[in-house]
Amino acid sequence: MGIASLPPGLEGNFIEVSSGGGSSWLAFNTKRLYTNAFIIQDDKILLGYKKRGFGVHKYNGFGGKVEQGETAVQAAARELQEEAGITAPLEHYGTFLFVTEGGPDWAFQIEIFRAEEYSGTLIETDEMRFQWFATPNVGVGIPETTVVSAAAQAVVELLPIPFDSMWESDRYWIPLLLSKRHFIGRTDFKSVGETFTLEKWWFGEIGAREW
Ligand SMILES: Nc1ncnc2c1[nH]c(=O)n2[C@H]1C[C@H](O)[C@@H](COP(=O)(O)OP(=O)(O)OP(=O)(O)O)O1
Repeated sequence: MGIASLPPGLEGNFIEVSSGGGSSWLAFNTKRLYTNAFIIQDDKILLGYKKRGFGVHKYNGFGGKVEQGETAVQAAARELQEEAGITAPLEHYGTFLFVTEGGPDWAFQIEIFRAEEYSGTLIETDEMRFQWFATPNVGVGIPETTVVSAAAQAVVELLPIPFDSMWESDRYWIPLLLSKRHFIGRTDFKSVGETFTLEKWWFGEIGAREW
């Protein structure tokens, strides 16, 4: 792996950490901004089970569209409050494009945030049911190595991150987020109704970009 030519829609100086899938990227017209925020503490991560809407029945971070007049971090904070009832000192760690065949002709540009602390009391909302999961000792880009540490199992008895019930590409970038590595990426999916299949992906970490 090394400095690589980036997929269309990405810019900067990044080192490839994971890629795969078919030979060509999907075309898209424009990008729309979304956010996704995670609370990560010691050996655990906070996820939400999506009860309705886009991505229903998947576990994910808390987030949604960036509304007009908002910055991405403001939108991330608002969505975290709306969907989980908490506030947190969010820090930006990644950006990836999500493009779908059979979906809109624009790309979701998803800005990823994390925080280690939060204020307030977690609540279940109409949209999300929160749940803590044990963070694994992961090898970046190698999902099979997701082994939960003995400490995490013994102390908190949490389930491991449910990658099989998340967006298929999450297993390639969540390990980067857990280990505080700034990243960028692109994921192209095929969609048929509410079923999404990962067709092609690329993730890289920071080479020489200011964050
Ligand atoms: N591929 C992939 N991986 C990880 N996360 C996501 C995707 N695709 C996605 O859309 N997402 C994330 C990005 C956002 O956090 C949500 C989608 O936002 P949505 O819930 O539709 O936006 P809201 O503004 O909350 O929607 P409404 O409440 O207005 O319906 O999924």
